[in-house]
Amino acid sequence: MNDVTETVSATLAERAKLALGKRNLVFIGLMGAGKSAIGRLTAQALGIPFIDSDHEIERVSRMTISELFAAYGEEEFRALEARVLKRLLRSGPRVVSTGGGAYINERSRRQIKKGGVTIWLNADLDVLWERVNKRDTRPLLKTENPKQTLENLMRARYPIYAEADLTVLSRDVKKEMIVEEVLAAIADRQKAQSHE
Ligand SMILES: Nc1ncnc2c1ncn2[C@@H]1O[C@H](COP(=O)(O)OP(=O)(O)OP(=O)(O)O)[C@@H](O)[C@H]1O
Ligand SMILES: O=C(O)C1=C[C@@H](O)[C@@H](O)[C@H](O)C1
Ligand SMILES: [Mg+2]
Repeated sequence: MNDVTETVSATLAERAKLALGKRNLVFIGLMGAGKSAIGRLTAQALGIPFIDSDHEIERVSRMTISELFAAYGEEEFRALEARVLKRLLRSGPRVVSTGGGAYINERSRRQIKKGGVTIWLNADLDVLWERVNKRDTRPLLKTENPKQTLENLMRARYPIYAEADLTVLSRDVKKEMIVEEVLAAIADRQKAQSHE
């Protein structure tokens, strides 16, 4: 793939960077929404560090997410996730992509809201399913009917993700286009706030 800085408007990226200031930009949303992929490209465009909380959890525990779920269960995983997020959000600006369930956990949600500007990558079931059914690394989808599980998670979680400061619709268009929409949402929010 091309370097995102060659394809995304530099002026837009500058405006978004200014609007963000020292705050973190935190991606939230369901598995497959593109938090890791779009988060990484957005950080590149903004010229600030990128961190993915799932990767950080795997690095510090020296276990995969699946191994952590199997060995300690979801509750322990959420506690570890909350501790890692607290540390990652301590200083900014950074782009932090969270695991799909982080914002659903009350403790993590509080930290995320305090720690930065939140952006929800909203996506419909078919888009998510197309993306997640290619890999079986997501423990919550190891069920008899994973598509139905995904739909149930959408129903339960979307009202909570909707509390995000910003929302962008993740769909099957070029990733750079989603990045542009993310940057525009950040820059326009600043504009809207300065007119309040
Ligand atoms: N706009 C897009 N077009 C095509 N593919 C995309 C797009 N956005 C993301 N993808 C792909 O979809 C897959 C899932 O994306 P990604 O891993 O970033 O999701 P995620 O939200 O981080 O999921 P998880 O919560 O499981 O970590 C990846 O293979 C990614 O490259
Ligand atoms: O949606 C979820 O609850 C999860 C999503 C992944 O990112 C991982 O954090 C883990 O598989 C749990
Ligand atoms: Mg991810």
